[in-house]
Order: sequence, then structure tokens, then C-alpha cells
Amino acid sequence: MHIYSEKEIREIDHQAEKNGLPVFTLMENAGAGLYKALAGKISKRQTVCIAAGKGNNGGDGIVLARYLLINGYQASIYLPFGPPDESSPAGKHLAYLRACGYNAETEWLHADVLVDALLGTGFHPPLKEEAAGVIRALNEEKAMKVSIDLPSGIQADTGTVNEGFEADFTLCLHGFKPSAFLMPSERYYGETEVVDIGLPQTGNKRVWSGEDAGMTLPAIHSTAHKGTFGTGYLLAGSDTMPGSALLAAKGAIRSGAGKLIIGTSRFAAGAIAGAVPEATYEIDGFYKTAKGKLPDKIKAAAIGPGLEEEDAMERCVKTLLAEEDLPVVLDAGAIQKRKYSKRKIPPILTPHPGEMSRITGLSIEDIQSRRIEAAGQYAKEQHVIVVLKGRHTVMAFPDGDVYVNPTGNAALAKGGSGDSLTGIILAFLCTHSSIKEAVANAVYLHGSTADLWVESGGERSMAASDIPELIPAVMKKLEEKRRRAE
Ligand SMILES: NC(=O)C1=CN([C@@H]2O[C@H](COP(=O)(O)OP(=O)(O)OC[C@H]3O[C@@H](n4cnc5c(N)ncnc54)[C@H](OP(=O)(O)O)[C@@H]3O)[C@@H](O)[C@H]2O)[C@H](O)CC1
Ligand SMILES: [K+]
Repeated sequence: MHIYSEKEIREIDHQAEKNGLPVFTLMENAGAGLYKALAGKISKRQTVCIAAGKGNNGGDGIVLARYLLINGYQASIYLPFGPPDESSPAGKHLAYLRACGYNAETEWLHADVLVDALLGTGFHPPLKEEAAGVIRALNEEKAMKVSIDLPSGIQADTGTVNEGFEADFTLCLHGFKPSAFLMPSERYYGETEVVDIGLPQTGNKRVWSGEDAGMTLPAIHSTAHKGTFGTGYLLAGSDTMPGSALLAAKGAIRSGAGKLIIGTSRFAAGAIAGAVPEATYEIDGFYKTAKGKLPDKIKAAAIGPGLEEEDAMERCVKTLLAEEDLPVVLDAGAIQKRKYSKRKIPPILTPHPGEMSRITGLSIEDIQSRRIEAAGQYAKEQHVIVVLKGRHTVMAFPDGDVYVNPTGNAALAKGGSGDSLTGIILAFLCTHSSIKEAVANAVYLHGSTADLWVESGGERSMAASDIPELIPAVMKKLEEKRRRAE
């Protein structure tokens, strides 16, 4: 499931046209695909009204109407802004629809199903008052509401929205647009489904799906022992924040870390050892690492939960990053503005939007309005892996690949939730051979714990300490997906 910006879609269409596949044909494919997707959701007894604009989004709606009509559905077309230009692809499809003996109206018809084909990727804010009035009126209708490509009134990339069509579901053409993963525009989409229009998937931005997670989760063989997956080194927790080390450690252990060493203060070790008897402890590991000392034979390291930025932090991070082959997660206090040199295994940074703002100098609003782009740019410039947390965590890699996580909900917006994520990533770095898959699967698993929680509990009442407890059930589901993919 790929994600394309408005510019990329325009370029794809341009290339297709240049190579002999005109927009007129893509519109035909879109209409046919939309018909297939919609027919499965409605009955012939329901009336359908398609509100079509003057651009190509409207054209898709006109083709959909033809497929519905020739297959015996009760469909009508409403053209609130008048018909599209006769020479445009949409205008030609309207002419063909009329030649088939059907009509399009400029008057509004009430219907059971309302299809929004007013504006698509070609919409540029601010919304004209005439269009805002139409969208407002459509929103008031009591009908099943379906948007084509994206809800009208939403800017495809930034999600800027003033008046937007409130869809129950959106049939996205060729791929998602970034606004499907931004707040508040995501709410206008309702449920989403991607409709194939016959173009190859070319982009490097995509959703990391449950199927991806199932296919890439490593199998555990019956011959596995505690040393099979290597040792994770967690530098976390301080006298004032011992709980952070606990949450990260439990996340790591429940995610399959064979062996875990926790580098923490003597007080924090005493406070958490009873709750994490599986781990061994490196007392004052943080200061030892700052002096260049690391435990032997560690497979991956994570630093930051419950640690403050201080002088020793830079030396500590330097020691870890000097080990070219060591996957390193930098979280919380370890996320600071610094320059990274190219490394065999890129460091993994897990900022929330506030931390991302601190290290990039961009405002939080700017980051949040273009999360995919902001994370992608920093990952490329600094040769790092960015895990930009928040609703739909974005994972950006230095080679330009970007994955968006579909799992999770507001239950995760709690202190300590990120600590568990760091632990899960650490464990997955030990158990996966691909760094990308380790990061993507960890983020997917972390979000899934919250999805499982809301099946029986309220978002408000989930605590970060529930995350490790929910991991076994989520892991079981993932393992079933993996077995099915085998
Ligand atoms: N490869 C693909 O995915 C394909 C997708 N298709 C569909 O094409 C649209 C994009 O079509 P485009 O013609 O570029 O643009 P739209 O139809 O989305 O919008 C153009 C109309 O919108 C009006 N507009 C623009 N801004 C505003 C505004 N601020 N207020 C009101 N109206 C606005 C514009 O009117 P103007 O008077 O400004 O010209 C146009 O009427 C994509 O979303 C898919 O649905 C292709 O069909 C196939 C390939
Ligand atoms: K639309």
C-alpha cells in the first residue's frame, strides 16, 4: 500500500501519458475499479448520487456512474459547478455517458449513497465559497458517504482543511495520499481502501501492513537457546526515573530478547531488579560507557529512557556509535542536536514531534503538517533512521524508504509508552537480520498492543506498563500471520 504526494501523482500521470497510457484511460480504469469496490458495499435497491466536480476527480465519478448504470444500479450524477470542459478527459467521459443514453443533472437528488467526486488531488486551498457551500450541504445529508481518492476540501499532502466532506469511507486511487495519515484530515477519510488503476507501484513510501509484519517476523526454531539472538544492552533509568528502565526492559524481554544487560544507577537497579529478574545489571553503565567501556559481545544497544541530557551523554553516544557494526537506538535524553557521520548501520532515533523540532529547528506545526517529508529529509541528510512518533508513526531510512505505521491509537499517548517502544526495538534488533524490518515490526507491534487494549478497555485507562503485558497476545497474532505467509 503505497503513499504518493500530489506532485508524485502528477509525475506518474505525466509519464504514463508520455508512454501511451492517457489520463482518459486511467480514468476508465479508475471508474471500473471504483465500481468493483463500491458494488460490494451497496445493493441495487439503494439510490446512489454522484456529486462530480469539473476536474479529473469528477471524471472518475462520471465513469463510476456509467458502470453502476449499465449494471442496473439506480445512479444519478449531480454537477454542482456545471459540466466539465468538453475537451477534457472528464468532458469526453460525460459525452460518452450521454451517448449511452444516461443523463447528468445540475439539480440535487437525495439518495441513500452519496459519492463525493468534487475535488481530488487538484484542490488547492483556500476553498472557494461556492464549493464550501456544496460540501456543507452534502455533509448534512443522511446517506452513506463515499469519497473518491480523498475527501473534497482536503489538501492531499498537508491535510489542510477548512470545510471537508465527511466520508464514511474513501476509495483511494493507486495509493494513499499523505493526508490520510495526518490529523485532523484523517478523520474525514473514514475507512480507506486502495483501488488499483493499472499503474505500477513505483514509490518508496508505503504503509507497513500486518501482512508485511507477518511475512518478516523471524521464525523461532526449536533449537533456539538464550544465546541464539545475542545480547541487548539497555542504558536507561536514573535515581529519579528508574521506571523508564523498567518499562524498556519489560518491552525488550516480552519481545523476545534472549539476554538483556541493563546499564543503570545502583538505586534504579535495586528498584527494578525484582520486577526484571531476567536481566543482568551493569551498575553505572552510563558512566562506564562514557569512558569508552562496553560489555563484551553485545548485539544491539539502546540508550535514553529515563536519562537526562548531560555532559557524559555525548561521550556515551560517541562510544556506542564508534562500534560500526552495533545497531544503536537513541531515545529521549540521547536525542540531541548533533551531526552524524555515515555509519555502516545507521543510528535509530525515536523522537516525538517536540524532540524532532528540537533537533531539526523546524516548528512542531511544520513537522506535523508534513511528517513523512520531514522525517524523510532528516533521515537522508543525517544518515540516520528516524522513528517519528505520534499518530501513525513514520519510519524514515537514509536510502529514502519511508514506512507509515497503521497501528495504534490515543491510548499510547502516555508517559512511558516510548520507553517500552525502545525496549521492543532493542529486542527486535537482536532477533531480526534486517534493521529496517526490526524497526518496522517493533513499531507495528507496539501500536498493536493499544489496538488490542481498546477491544476491551477505554483509551484513557491504558498505562504504559500495560504495553509489555499485552505483547504476548499481539505476538501470537503476528506469529499466526507469519505461519500463514509461509
Ligand atoms: N494517477 C491517478 O491517481 C489518477 C487520478 N485521477 C483523478 O484525478 C484527480 C486529480 O484531478 P485534477 O483534474 O488534477 O484535479 P481535481 O479534479 O482534484 O480538482 C480540479 C478541480 O478542482 C477545482 N479547485 C481547485 N482548487 C479549488 C478551490 N480552492 N476551491 C474550489 N475549487 C477548486 C478546480 O477548479 P478551478 O476553477 O480552480 O480550475 C477544478 O475544477 C485525482 O484526485 C483522481 O481522482 C485521474 O482520473 C486518473 C489518474
Ligand atoms: K473527492
